Amino acid sequence: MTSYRIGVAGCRGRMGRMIAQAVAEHPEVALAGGTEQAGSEAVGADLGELLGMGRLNAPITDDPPTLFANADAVIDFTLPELTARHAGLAAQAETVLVIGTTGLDAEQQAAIERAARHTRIVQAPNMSLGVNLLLDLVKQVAQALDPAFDIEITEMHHRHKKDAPSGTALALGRAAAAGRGVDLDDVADRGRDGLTGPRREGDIGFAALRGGEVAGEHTVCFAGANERIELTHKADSRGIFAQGAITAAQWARRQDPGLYAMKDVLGLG
Ligand SMILES: NC(=O)C1=CN([C@@H]2O[C@H](COP(=O)(O)OP(=O)(O)OC[C@H]3O[C@@H](n4cnc5c(N)ncnc54)[C@H](OP(=O)(O)O)[C@@H]3O)[C@@H](O)[C@H]2O)C=CC1
Ligand SMILES: O=C(O)C1=N[C@H](C(=O)O)C[C@H](O)C1
Repeated sequence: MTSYRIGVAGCRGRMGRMIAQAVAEHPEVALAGGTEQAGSEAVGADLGELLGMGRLNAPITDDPPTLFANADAVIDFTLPELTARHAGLAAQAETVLVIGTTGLDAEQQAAIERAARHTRIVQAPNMSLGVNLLLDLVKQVAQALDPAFDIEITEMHHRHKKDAPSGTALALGRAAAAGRGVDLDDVADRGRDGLTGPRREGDIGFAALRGGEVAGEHTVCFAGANERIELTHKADSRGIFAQGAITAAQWARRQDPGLYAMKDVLGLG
């Protein structure tokens, strides 16, 4: 079989660099190249050389259509507006797209759903096995407990993170809301400040901490009158997200066009 060529959008980002390295070291896939912003000094260089791994015939371009034409799959952990554009390119080129970018608005999400009619897209706010297991556990616990248990979701990330609450926190909130048979949009409390009054029964609260270089920590707390259940996931390294993204790209190769989640990739039902 010819090698499966994976390109990396935003290949010099925190995740982009880690994914490119993981692809280059992976025995079953090859690095197709990457994109960077126009004006970046990396444009025109070889991504393998940039990673200190020698020349890999993996050019860095500022022209995303070139990357999509040269790759079987593209992994995209960048910015919402860029990801929405990449989805259109993936649809045109029928390239597999793996989306890790968080913070998309409704219009950007709709662009991804349109593109998935023409190609295979895996989208997940968190590519780790642990968080994807946790989503189901949270749903089960929320289903088992009555709304007298208050649900609060806290997350901590590195100081550079741009969106809040994290995509994972929102997914955990959606899982808890689904367990309770409600819509998250109707019950989400995304930030308290000042004289907010008592907590509204049934709300799902969010709090985002930012600092240092924390890779990602999430806790869902179910707080009753005299007891609390806390479900926590801690990412010790971004490597878990990179490995998950590569697994998703390989899995999507064998699928029909459509929009898939990490639970599909991991066979979690
Ligand atoms: N699903 C998951 O498992 C995970 C998701 N994420 C998400 O991934 C996203 C990225 O996170 P992170 O890597 O920390 O962020 P970074 O800011 O480090 O990476 C984004 C990269 O995109 C580059 N970029 C910006 N504009 C362009 C452009 N026009 N063309 C090509 N590249 C461009 C940036 O370049 P420059 O620096 O020059 O602007 C940067 O290198 C976030 O949404 C985050 O929440 C993160 C971890 C795990
Ligand atoms: O920006 C990050 O770093 C992360 N973002 C994702 C999110 O928003 O949920 C996943 C992970 O927690 C790291």
